[in-house]
Amino acid sequence: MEDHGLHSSSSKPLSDARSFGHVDICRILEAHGGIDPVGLDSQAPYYEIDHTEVNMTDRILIGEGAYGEVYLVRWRGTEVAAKTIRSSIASNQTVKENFLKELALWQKLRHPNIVQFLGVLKHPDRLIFITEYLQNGSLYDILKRKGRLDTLSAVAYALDIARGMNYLHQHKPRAIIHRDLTPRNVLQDEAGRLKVTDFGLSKIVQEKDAHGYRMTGGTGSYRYMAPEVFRRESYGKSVDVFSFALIVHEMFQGGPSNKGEDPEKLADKRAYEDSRPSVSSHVYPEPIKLLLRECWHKNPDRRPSFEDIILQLEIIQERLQQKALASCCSCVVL
Ligand SMILES: Nc1ncnc2c1ncn2[C@@H]1O[C@H](COP(=O)(O)OP(=O)(O)OP(=O)(O)O)[C@@H](O)[C@H]1O
Repeated sequence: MEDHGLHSSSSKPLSDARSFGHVDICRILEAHGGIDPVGLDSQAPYYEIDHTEVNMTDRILIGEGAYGEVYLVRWRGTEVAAKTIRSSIASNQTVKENFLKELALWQKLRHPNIVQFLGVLKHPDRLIFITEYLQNGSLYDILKRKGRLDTLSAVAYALDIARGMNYLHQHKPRAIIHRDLTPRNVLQDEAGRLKVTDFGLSKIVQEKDAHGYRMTGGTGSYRYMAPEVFRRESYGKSVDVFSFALIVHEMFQGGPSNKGEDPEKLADKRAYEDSRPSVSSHVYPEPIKLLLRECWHKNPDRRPSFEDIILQLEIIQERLQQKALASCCSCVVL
C-alpha cells in the first residue's frame, strides 16, 4: 500500500483546495495528479499496523455486522477490536478506496464519546481495521439485557451520544454526518460511558447551500432512517438528530416499540404518513417528550442541532438530579 506521507508539500494544494471547497481548482489539481495528504481523499490511512503484530488465530468473535465480523484480538498486549471487511466488499477497488478514506478521516477524530480508531492492518488480501475494544458491547445489547432504562441513566446516555454526535457535526472543514446512527453503533466502555462508532457509512458533507449542508443518496438502517433519506431527497446533518430521537425513545421503552414490524415498512410509514412512535406513556418526562417531538420533526430544518440538544438535556438532567436528591432527603427526614 502506498504511503503518501503526512506532510508531502508537493501534494498539499489539493488538501487546501478541498478544505476551502474550491471544486474547480480541485478538478484541475486532480487532473494533474494532485493527491490529498490531509486525508479528505487519502488513498491510505497513515497508521498501518503490521499484520504479524496481531495474532488473528487467537481471535474471539464478538459480533457480526453488514460489513463483516468483529473480533477481540491482542495488539501489543492490549485488547482491541479487529473489524474485518468481507472480501466480497473489499475486493471492489472503489469501495475499498472509499472505505480507506473514511478510515483516514476517523483516524483524526478524538473525543471521549467517539470510539477510538487505532489503525489498519497491513494485510496482503484482507481489509481489517483496529479500534479500541469496548467490553460492555452495544446499546442494543444493553437494552436487550436490561430492558427499559431508568430516567437518569437514559438522560446520561442520551447526553453521551449527543456529545459524540455534536463533535462529528462540528468537524472542520466539513461536518461529518454519521448516517447510520443506531443502538448497535453505540458502544459502552468499562466506566459505563457510551461512545459512537462505525463511520463506514458516514461521508464528509460535500456541499453547502443557502439552507445549510446538503447531500444526496440513501444509506443507513431503515428502523432509524429519517424520512427525507427514505424518500431519497437531499439531506443534511439533521438526519442524525432524527435517528438520535428514535434511540432515546428506545432507551425509555426498553427496545424498539414496533419490534414485529418490517423495518422498511416502518420507514415508509414515517416518510409518507408522518408516523412516529408513541410517547403517551407516563415513562417519558414532559421535557423529554417535547425534545423527541422536536428531534423527529418532519421538517429537517425544525430539528435542533446537537449543541441545542446537549443544552436541553443538561437542564433536564440537573432538574432530575435535584428532584431525586429532594425525594431522598425527605426519606431521611421521615
Ligand atoms: N469496538 C468494539 N468493541 C466491542 N464490541 C464491538 C466493537 N465494535 C463492534 N462490536 C460488536 O460487534 C457487533 C457488530 O459490529 P458491526 O459494527 O460490525 O456491525 P453492526 O453495527 O452491528 O451492524 P452494521 O454493520 O449494520 O452497522 C456490534 O453490534 C457490537 O456488539
